[in-house]
Amino acid sequence: MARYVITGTGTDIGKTVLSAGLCGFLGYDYWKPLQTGVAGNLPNAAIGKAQHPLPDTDADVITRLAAVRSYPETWALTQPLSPHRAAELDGISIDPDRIDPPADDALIIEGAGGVLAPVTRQVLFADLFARWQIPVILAAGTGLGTISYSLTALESLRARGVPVHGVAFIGEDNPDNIATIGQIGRVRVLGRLPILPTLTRDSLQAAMAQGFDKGDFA
Ligand SMILES: Nc1ncnc2c1ncn2[C@@H]1O[C@H](COP(=O)(O)OP(=O)(O)OP(=O)(O)O)[C@@H](O)[C@H]1O
Ligand SMILES: C[C@H](N)[C@H](N)CCCCCC(=O)O
Ligand SMILES: [Mg+2]
Repeated sequence: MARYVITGTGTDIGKTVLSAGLCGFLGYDYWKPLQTGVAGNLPNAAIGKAQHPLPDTDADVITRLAAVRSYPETWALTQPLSPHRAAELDGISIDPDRIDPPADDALIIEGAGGVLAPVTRQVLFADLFARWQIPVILAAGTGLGTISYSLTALESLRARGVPVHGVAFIGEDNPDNIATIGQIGRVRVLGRLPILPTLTRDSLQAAMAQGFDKGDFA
């Protein structure tokens, strides 16, 4: 059992779907400390729930795609923006010291956005990961551009002394891009999750079993 942080080369790369896959594959719990883009810290009445059905949080997606336990977000902010800005617009002051991983030794922790997304204007996610010293899995694409995105993310993490467990790829097969990132990045290639035409618990777990090896995780 272990704890892993899932970060990415950017937002929308597939961290949540990968997290759901890993939680189901390994039987781990899930935590998204900072969620933006949902009706969060404002009372639902203030939002007018009837007019604005709440969009899914990442934890909602995890529940749908993996039958695992999710811990509550430390902050759930209304605007679909970078946490530092979403917090300002909600009149919330994020205290990075309050973002403390649960004492659960079978846990997937998802960041927000990419490696250097701001938690506040002074603290980036990579700084938080450095405080935690929990091994990080980088979610990366497989297409054109992913080599630089991935090597840049790895360099940002290593410059802060963040332990890197490996890279998990999301996208269509691209053997040379994947091998090149592993070689130049001196990083473990954990596997690849293709883009699934239908995203269900079963289709996700079938893809995880095909694309990953449990032996690469504690
Ligand atoms: N392997 C996949 N197969 C099919 N759809 C996928 C896959 N991975 C991601 N998606 C879709 O791509 C979109 C972005 O994925 P996801 O929400 O996991 O990104 P993210 O990196 O977690 O984003 P955020 O930075 O907002 O947390 C979603 O609509 C998701 O359903
Ligand atoms: C709203 C989005 N889906 C994510 N939750 C947060 C993305 C943060 C991006 C920060 C940046 O511009 O790099
Ligand atoms: Mg996500």
